[in-house]
Amino acid sequence: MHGHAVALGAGTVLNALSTGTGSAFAIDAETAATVELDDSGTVTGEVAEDVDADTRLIERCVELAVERYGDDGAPFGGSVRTESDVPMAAGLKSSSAAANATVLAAADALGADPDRLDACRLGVRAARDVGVTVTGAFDDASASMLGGVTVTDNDTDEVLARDEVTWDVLVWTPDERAYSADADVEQCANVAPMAELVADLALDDRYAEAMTVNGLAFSAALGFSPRPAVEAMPHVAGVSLSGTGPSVVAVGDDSGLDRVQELWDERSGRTWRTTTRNDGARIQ
Ligand SMILES: Nc1ncnc2c1ncn2[C@@H]1O[C@H](COP(=O)(O)OP(=O)(O)OP(=O)(O)O)[C@@H](O)[C@H]1O
Ligand SMILES: O=C(O)C1=C[C@@H](O)[C@@H](O)[C@H](O)C1
Repeated sequence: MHGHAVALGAGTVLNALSTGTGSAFAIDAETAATVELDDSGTVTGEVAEDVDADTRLIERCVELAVERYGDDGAPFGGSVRTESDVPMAAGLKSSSAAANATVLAAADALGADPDRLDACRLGVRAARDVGVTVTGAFDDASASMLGGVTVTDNDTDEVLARDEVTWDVLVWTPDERAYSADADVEQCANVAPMAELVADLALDDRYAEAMTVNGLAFSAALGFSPRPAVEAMPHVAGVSLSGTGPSVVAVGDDSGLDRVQELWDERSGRTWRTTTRNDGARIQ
């Protein structure tokens, strides 16, 4: 029993670590998952780009998906392998993309085509079970699954708003990695008044301005330099630290992003162009 699916990476509008309200937008970077089910009794995971990666998230996603979408006689056990364009633990929602792709691939192996939000909430449950998230990251997971930009309540896993957006995007991804589970939640709580302002802007469809305020507040709270965002500000509509870092994402017009690319190319790491995606995850 074989299944295959892809889900999207995403950038941040509002980090949910302060207040539980978060917002993210899907980008054109994909994670693919292939699931084979058998009756071996155990699930083993593999990450194509990193043989030493922690595979508990994708293994838990298969277990939960079999429980939910399999019938009583469904085989329990198998393998899952991800292949990803989304760099791991770089702030671009690699965990959400891997979880969404895996849940859909496991459902596909069982012959099911589940409701996308139900599948998304299952991946969030898996992320909570294995401890790779602080709030569950339903903001990131919903953007990755549905496409577009979402604003969510991560305490209740409800979508507060979703919009389709067509933005050009510039991403700077330094070589370092930052795991969400290690983020300084107390420092994030200190910037809650700023997070509330960002939520108001996002719910008023002022996503780009929301991003920029978010970036200043969370760079400070999480100990990242605001300099890459500050040097981009005159040239773009919005720019922010993404997730718990270290990547920085900017949205704007072509010529402004070209100018920022020149500036960010001076930095170590990788600067790359992409676009938003409104189509979300899919079974293939
Ligand atoms: N391609 C992948 N395949 C399997 N598991 C993955 C993959 N990418 C991420 N993960 C899991 O997610 C964990 C990293 O989660 P983390 O939330 O720190 O990163 P992120 O989602 O990229 O960051 P952020 O939430 O700041 O955007 C990894 O340790 C691994 O367990
Ligand atoms: O682990 C989490 O709960 C989160 C991690 C980051 O991606 C944040 O951007 C997101 O809002 C919540």
